[in-house]
Amino acid sequence: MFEGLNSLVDVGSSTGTVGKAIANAFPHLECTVFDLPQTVAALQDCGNLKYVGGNMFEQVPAADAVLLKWVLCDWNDDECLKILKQCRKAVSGGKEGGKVIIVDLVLTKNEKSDDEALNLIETQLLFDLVTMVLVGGKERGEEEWAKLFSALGFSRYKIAPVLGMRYVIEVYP
Ligand SMILES: C[S@@+](CC[C@H](N)C(=O)[O-])C[C@H]1O[C@@H](n2cnc3c(N)ncnc32)[C@H](O)[C@@H]1O
Repeated sequence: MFEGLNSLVDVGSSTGTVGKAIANAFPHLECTVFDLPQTVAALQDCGNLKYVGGNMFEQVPAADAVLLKWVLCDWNDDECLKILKQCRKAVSGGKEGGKVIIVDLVLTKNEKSDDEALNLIETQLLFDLVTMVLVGGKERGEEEWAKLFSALGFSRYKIAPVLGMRYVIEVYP
């Protein structure tokens, strides 16, 4: 997933636990932890890791790739379009064309009816409800993700399950 990349911005990274792990694992990668100014103000740059404060609705620092982990589920579709628009801009500068990497839940289609499948769907729907009530966001199925990407003119996406309900979606400008 990080092959061929020279730089990555972890948007909405909080204090950068994931950004730090990626920077350590890939020393050639220039990693930026990007969050609200008050979240990163006291944090010190270190080696290939730097902290940048800002508003993802207004601008995201340019890089080969942008990571959005557990961020978009907190926002409604209009807000996600604004965030993804800035992310698309941020990765569109390079020659090779970058990508946006989303780690989030993808609602499973109700195709099987065994206990395991039903438990998974029930858990996902519970997450959806909690997200809606607590932060006004939502969980999305593949069609809903695809609609957001095509509304912004992204050319294609790849989607893969990684761990339980977590998926990685790689989206290309
Ligand atoms: C649910 S947390 C995700 C944290 C991290 N990505 C993770 O996987 O643990 C969402 C993060 O988005 C940040 N955030 C909220 N609004 C933002 C904005 N307008 N610009 C940049 N970051 C923002 C919050 O400060 C918070 O750290």
